[in-house]
Amino acid sequence: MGSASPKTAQQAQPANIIEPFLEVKSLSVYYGPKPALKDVAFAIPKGGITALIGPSGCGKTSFLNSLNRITDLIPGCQVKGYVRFGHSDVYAPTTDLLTLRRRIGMIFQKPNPFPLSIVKNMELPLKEHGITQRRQREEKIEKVLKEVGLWEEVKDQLNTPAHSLSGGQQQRLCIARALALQPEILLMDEPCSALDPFSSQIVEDQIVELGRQMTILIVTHNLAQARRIADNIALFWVQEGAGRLIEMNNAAKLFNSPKNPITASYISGAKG
Ligand SMILES: Nc1ncnc2c1ncn2[C@@H]1O[C@H](COP(=O)(O)OP(=O)(O)OP(=O)(O)O)[C@@H](O)[C@H]1O
Repeated sequence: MGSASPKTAQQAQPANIIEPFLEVKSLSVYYGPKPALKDVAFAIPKGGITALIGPSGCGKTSFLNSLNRITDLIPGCQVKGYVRFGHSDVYAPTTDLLTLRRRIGMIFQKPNPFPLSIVKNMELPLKEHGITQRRQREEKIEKVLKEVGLWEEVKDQLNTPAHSLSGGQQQRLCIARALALQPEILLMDEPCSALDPFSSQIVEDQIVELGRQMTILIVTHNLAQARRIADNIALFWVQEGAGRLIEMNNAAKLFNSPKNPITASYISGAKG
């Protein structure tokens, strides 16, 4: 598929990063013997939004899941390579997974609130991470629900089931739940694709706002959305039977002057 050599992925990181906040080297993800993703080199600075794009099956979700070791939970899945964020070596044997997943939070395609009340959805992770004082939890819950623009909508119904909220409200609750743990990176796997256009726009605006304060990696199939929100873009593609990172650059540069012919075809809609 395509003419570019997989070796192009080795140069696929944005230029001018002196001290990457998140750095990935020689990353491969296997399901059984089959590689889903091979030899990914990737680096981003702290802050801003990086969109992961590419056709179905090119390894975007596998890449995202490998960053906070959600891949450990998938039977038969094996990750090889190096992932560092901040000063932490993600795959070091000493890595504490609860702490890792607090620092690298995750939002999934389908909103996944617990089958509990709105307030319990917020309280549970805070309790699990050691915030024992009720007053402290209440303050934190109000603060993050305000941050996602949900406080005014739910403050009088905090004890009602989270599943009674609309899809967009549920997704904002899940974002608030992740934010309550003060993650340094937020991984988002198509967070708007299961929402109606109105809710999708609200969540997208929220993501843009968050991208001003923290580091976000977002998988999106929506190129228009990637154009609107991303600072950096990483294009994945299947080559020689495995997903590869084909090109990565500042969003404007990637869209306006793609270096790889596959990128040019993909963003023009001719391929993928
Ligand atoms: N749990 C699994 N077991 C076996 N193979 C898997 C598993 N998860 C993903 N794969 C395979 O790995 C490859 C990459 O899948 P992945 O979901 O990472 O791609 P993707 O780019 O995110 O796709 P999509 O855009 O459709 O979500 C695919 O060939 C897929 O079938």
